Amino acid sequence: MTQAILVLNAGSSSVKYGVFAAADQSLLAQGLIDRIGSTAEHHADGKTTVLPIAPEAKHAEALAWLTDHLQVRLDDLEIVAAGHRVVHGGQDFTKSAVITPEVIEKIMTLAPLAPAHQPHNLAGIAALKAVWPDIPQVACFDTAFHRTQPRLAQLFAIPRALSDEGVLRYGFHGLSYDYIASQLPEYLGAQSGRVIVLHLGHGASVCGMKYGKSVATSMGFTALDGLMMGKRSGELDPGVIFYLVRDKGMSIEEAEEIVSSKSGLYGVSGGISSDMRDLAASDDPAAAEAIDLFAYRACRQIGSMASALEGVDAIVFTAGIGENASNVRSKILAGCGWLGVTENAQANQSGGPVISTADSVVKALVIPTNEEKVIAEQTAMLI
Ligand SMILES: Nc1ncnc2c1ncn2[C@@H]1O[C@H](COP(=O)(O)OP(=O)(O)O)[C@@H](O)[C@H]1O
Ligand SMILES: CC(=O)OP(=O)(O)O
Ligand SMILES: [Mg+2]
Repeated sequence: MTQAILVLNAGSSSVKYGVFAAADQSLLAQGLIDRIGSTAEHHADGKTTVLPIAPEAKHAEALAWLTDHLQVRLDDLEIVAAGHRVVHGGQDFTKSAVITPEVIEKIMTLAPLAPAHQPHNLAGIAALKAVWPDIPQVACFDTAFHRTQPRLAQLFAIPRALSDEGVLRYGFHGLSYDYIASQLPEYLGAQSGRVIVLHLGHGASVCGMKYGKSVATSMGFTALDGLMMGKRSGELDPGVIFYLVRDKGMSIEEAEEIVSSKSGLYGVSGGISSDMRDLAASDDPAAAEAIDLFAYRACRQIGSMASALEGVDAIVFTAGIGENASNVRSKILAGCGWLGVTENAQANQSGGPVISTADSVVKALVIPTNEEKVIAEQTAMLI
C-alpha cells in the first residue's frame, strides 16, 4: 500500500484537505468543504454535494462527516502521518512541530487570540487522532512565516511592558505566503525582490516580502486587523469598541461578535452575504458598496506595504477572492495605477497568471496558493 500524509487545513469558513505521497509529497487526493455555517458543500473530483448536516451546523459536524468520508475513500492508502494548519503559534513556534500533549496545551493557550480558527484546528487534530490514533501529527503555524519581520514592524505603539509580554503584530496566512514565496522566482526571476502579496479569502491579509521573506503584514496580534474580510471589520479605530461597550451598553462578547462576525462584506452589504460570489451577483447598491470598500481598503494597505518595502516590483493575488474574482482584482489594480501598475483587462478576465500589460512598471500576477502542499512538506520533514 502507498504510504500517505493526510493534511487538514481548517479555515474560518472551510475545511480543505489533501492526501500526499509520503515519499515525494505528490498529490494523491484532495477536496474541500466550504460555506460552513450556511449550506456546507463538499467539493472533490469535480463533484459538489451538499453535506447531509443541518445548514447552521458548525465545523465539528463538518469534520465528523469528513473523517467518515475519508476512511472509506482512503482505504487503499496507508496513512502514516497527518499535518495540520494551526493559525496561532505565538512567540514559541517559529517553525512547525510534532504534536505532543505539551504542544496541544500551548496551542490551547493561544486559542483566545484566534477564536475563529484555533478551536477548529484543535478539533481537526482530535478528529484524526480518533481515527488514526497511532500516527504522528504535525502542527504547521500561520504565524511562523512572519517571524522574520523587523522589530519595528512587529511593535504596536503601546506600553513597553505589554510588547515585552508578547502583545505584538504576529501576522497570519503564513503557510499561504510560504507557498507563494516558493513560486516567485519562477514567475518573476530578478523582479522577485519587493513583492506585495494579497491573500484575499474569507479571511484576508497582505504581506510585503523582500526576496521571499516577510517584512510587513496587515494582520496583527489576532486575525482581526488589516483588510476588510468576509465577516471581520479589519483595521478599526479601537474607540469604536469603547463606544459599543460604554455608550451602547454591549457586553465584550457582543462587541467582539460585531467586529469578528457581523462586519466585513457581510456587515457592509447589510447582511446580504459574506461571500464575494453572492455580492457580485446582487444588484443591491449595498452589495456594490461592500465590494468597493473591500477594494479601497486593499489599495490603502498596498500603499502601506509599498512604503515598508521602499518600492514595489510586483503585486500578487491569491486565495478564494484573489484567484477567482477578476472584478475585484480590476478595482484594486485601478486604484494602484499611481504605483506604476497597468492592468491587462483581457488577461485579468481569463485569470492570468500575468495580469499586467507588457509595459507595466510593476507586474501583477494571479498565483493559486497551496497551503496543503506546504503542510505536507513540513510534515514530511519532521517525521
Ligand atoms: N468564483 C469565485 N468568485 C468570487 N469569489 C470567490 C469565488 N470562489 C470563492 N470566492 C471567495 O473566496 C472566499 C473563500 O476563500 P478561501 O481562501 O477559500 O477561504 P478560507 O480558506 O478563508 O475559508 C469565499 O468566501 C468567497 O468570498
Ligand atoms: C487567519 C485567517 O484569517 O484564516 P482564514 O482566511 O482561513 O479565515
Ligand atoms: Mg484560508
